[in-house]
Amino acid sequence: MSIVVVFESMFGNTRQVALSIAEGLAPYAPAVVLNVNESGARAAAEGADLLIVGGPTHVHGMSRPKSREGARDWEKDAAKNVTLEPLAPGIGVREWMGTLEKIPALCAAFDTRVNMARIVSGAASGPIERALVKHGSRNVLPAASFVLAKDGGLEEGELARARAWGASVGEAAGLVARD
Ligand SMILES: Cc1cc2nc3c(=O)[nH]c(=O)nc-3n(C[C@H](O)[C@H](O)[C@H](O)COP(=O)(O)O)c2cc1C
Repeated sequence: MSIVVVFESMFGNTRQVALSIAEGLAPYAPAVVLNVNESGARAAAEGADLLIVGGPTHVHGMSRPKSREGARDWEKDAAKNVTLEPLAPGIGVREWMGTLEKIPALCAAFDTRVNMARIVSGAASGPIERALVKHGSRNVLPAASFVLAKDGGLEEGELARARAWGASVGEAAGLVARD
């Protein structure tokens, strides 16, 4: 099975989660991990059997051009303690999913967000999942959120949870782990 993980990330947290998800999937099948702004992301996704898409939660949902501009301003604020990713801001998963001409049969969605009740924070993964399903894909597992600590990095244990979620996606897609 061909698996592609496409992520959007302003400050690197969602990138780290994407890489950990691929690590968790590795015993089941190798996964290609691509930033949404890499030129090969669309072709790779269109050729995959399973597409996993993740992004940061902005203003309770998927990012928009304005929220990504807002993220760029966070870098100027020393109190935020963030560094912009090399490919950010660029486009986000919202716009990118709209460019897909072919959708893989299977999908899963994830996001990063602040560590608050979901009703307060919102979560990008819900709308990501809905967009993929609307395009005709079938999600194999409920969407997952990975949360940030107060210092702006991921809470301890979230990358391990991302690896475990990656393995669960592999199993839910009907794959069997190799020894
Ligand atoms: C403009 C902006 C708006 C945000 N709005 C929300 C929000 O509504 N809910 C939330 O949980 N986090 C919000 N955040 C925090 C982001 O979710 C957080 O920066 C992101 O998960 C970090 O992932 P990244 O390092 O991959 O960009 C916001 C961040 C920015 C820059």
